[in-house]
Amino acid sequence: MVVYTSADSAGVATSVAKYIVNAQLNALKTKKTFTIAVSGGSMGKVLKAGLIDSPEIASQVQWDKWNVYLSDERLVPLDHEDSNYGLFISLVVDHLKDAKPSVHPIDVSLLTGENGQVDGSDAAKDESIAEAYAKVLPSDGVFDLILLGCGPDGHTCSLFPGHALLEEKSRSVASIRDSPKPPPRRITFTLPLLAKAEAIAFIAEGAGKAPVLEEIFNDPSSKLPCKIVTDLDLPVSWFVNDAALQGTNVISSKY
Ligand SMILES: O=C(O)[C@H](O)[C@@H](O)[C@H](O)[C@H](O)COP(=O)(O)O
Repeated sequence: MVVYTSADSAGVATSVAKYIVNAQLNALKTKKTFTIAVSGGSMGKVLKAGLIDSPEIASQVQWDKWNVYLSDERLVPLDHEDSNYGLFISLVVDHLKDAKPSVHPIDVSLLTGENGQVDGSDAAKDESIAEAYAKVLPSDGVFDLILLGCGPDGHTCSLFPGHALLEEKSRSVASIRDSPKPPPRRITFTLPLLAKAEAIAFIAEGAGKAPVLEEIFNDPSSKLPCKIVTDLDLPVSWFVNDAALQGTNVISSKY
């Protein structure tokens, strides 16, 4: 695990963008596409600032070779304000003038019921959306890069502290119907899928993240989802701003 810190949000966006471009160039040495997963929250804003707004970096991004997936998604229509797909399209893709990435949404034809959401009484329908998403992932399940956020409670993807989904051993994508953070019904990448990635990078900013980062980085006994993912046997990087490290004694470097 490596922690890269920057003074402010602009610095984090530049650092993570350089890291992503490097991962893209490495992947494209041996393959025709770059396979990446993104998350919701503030990530879209960071990606736009780093990969689109900086001309020097923007010129190196080969968007038409990107295959983009969502590491977790809310079970809502794609134009719903809670949709992570919708967020990525509006914050990133809509700002691209020329080449666009292939972005893979959930199969919304499987959404039924009021407001296009699945019938809350039918767990099998939620799981069928997860199964369908697993089928459109790269056939070997290997991502070149998975970008993750970190909730103040230590959740990542839609894997929440103490949740039974942390014990999942076989499914790549699973449904969750009791997310403690709304909306309750979602699908999420699981630990077995995350464990196959070539690399994982977390982005976490702000003083509100300092207590949870202190636990993740300094408490070997922590069972938080972000800590479990950080300890996976693959290159895991954290991109944070100085505020998020306040009060922690983490050794960090500049990317
Ligand atoms: O579905 C969710 O609950 C959010 O998308 C969530 O997983 C997010 O990634 C983290 O809470 C970090 O969010 P920030 O980066 O905005 O702090």
